[in-house]
Amino acid sequence: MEKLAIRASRPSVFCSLPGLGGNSQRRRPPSDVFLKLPAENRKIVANSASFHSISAVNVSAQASLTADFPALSETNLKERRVNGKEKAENIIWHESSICRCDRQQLLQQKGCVIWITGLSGSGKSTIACALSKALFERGKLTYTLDGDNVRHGLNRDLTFKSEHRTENIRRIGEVAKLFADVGVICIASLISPYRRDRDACRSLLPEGDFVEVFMDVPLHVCESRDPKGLYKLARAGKIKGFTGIDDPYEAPLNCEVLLKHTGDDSSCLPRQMAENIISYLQNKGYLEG
Ligand SMILES: Nc1ncnc2c1ncn2[C@@H]1O[C@H](COP(=O)(O)OS(=O)(=O)O)[C@@H](OP(=O)(O)O)[C@H]1O
Ligand SMILES: Nc1ncnc2c1ncn2[C@@H]1O[C@H](COP(=O)(O)OP(=O)(O)O)[C@@H](O)[C@H]1O
Repeated sequence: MEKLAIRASRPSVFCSLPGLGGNSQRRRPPSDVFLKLPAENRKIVANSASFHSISAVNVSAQASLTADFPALSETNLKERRVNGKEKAENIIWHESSICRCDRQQLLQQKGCVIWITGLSGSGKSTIACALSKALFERGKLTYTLDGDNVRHGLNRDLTFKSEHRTENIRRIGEVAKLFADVGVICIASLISPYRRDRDACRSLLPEGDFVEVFMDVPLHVCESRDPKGLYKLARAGKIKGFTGIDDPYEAPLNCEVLLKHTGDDSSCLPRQMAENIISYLQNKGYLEG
């Protein structure tokens, strides 16, 4: 058994080819793929012009190899895919010596996710800001993941078609979960128009740690606010697939906090709405260690 080092064009590739012999996965510097192969198979792989097609990056050009490597058969590859993409194997969870409860004790609060959903212009970012400020003043640590902002970085490869929105929400849900694990009160404010996607994020967290806040503001109110002029563009047909205009928004059925637009200025003040969320957190014990 020998090791083959082959340069791959993509960074951080961890190669895993079950059936090719032993533990074929090694952590290596980016752009190197290391394989342990039985000597008799080495030639086939080394001669393959599209080697990294079998290196967990791109499986489309590997058909000719499947005869030699049954582990790469179509059925097997299907089993190794998640959401149509190939899934890494042989990854093992490492426990940390400091646990979530230690961090929560340190911070004197409990990690959770405040998920603010609603139409564009419903006031998600405003309430997220008011909430983080009010909690900060009480000595509580928050971090806000705003849909618009995350789309400038982590999610800059995503558009607004439905499968991209789903991926946007999934990634933000996973990041929010990490923040909650740190012990931080993570405020995620994004339209997140599909119930199924929000429920999927809820299911990532322990019971109670996902607090869904619905900005229940009628479309005509959001449209009259239109701070970015996007509704106007959508009505003019210049933006396609705009939520509430020609793309769906599915309101929550059972959210933890409902912030309903009543038209009454005093109860609809962002600061007052933030206090409603804080009361909820206080009652549930999230503001103590
Ligand atoms: N087609 C379309 N539909 C809805 N919104 C659009 C669209 N194109 C751009 N924008 C702007 O992007 C912001 C929404 O991003 P999100 O990440 O929150 O959306 S989603 O959760 O993936 O649906 C949203 O920000 P907010 O107004 O703060 O909600 C818009 O400013
Ligand atoms: N509670 C509120 N009452 C009145 N206007 C509000 C309220 N919350 C937000 N706004 C205004 O509505 C507009 C959209 O708010 P924003 O927080 O950007 O919404 P979203 O993040 O949902 O798009 C802004 O001009 C903001 O000042």
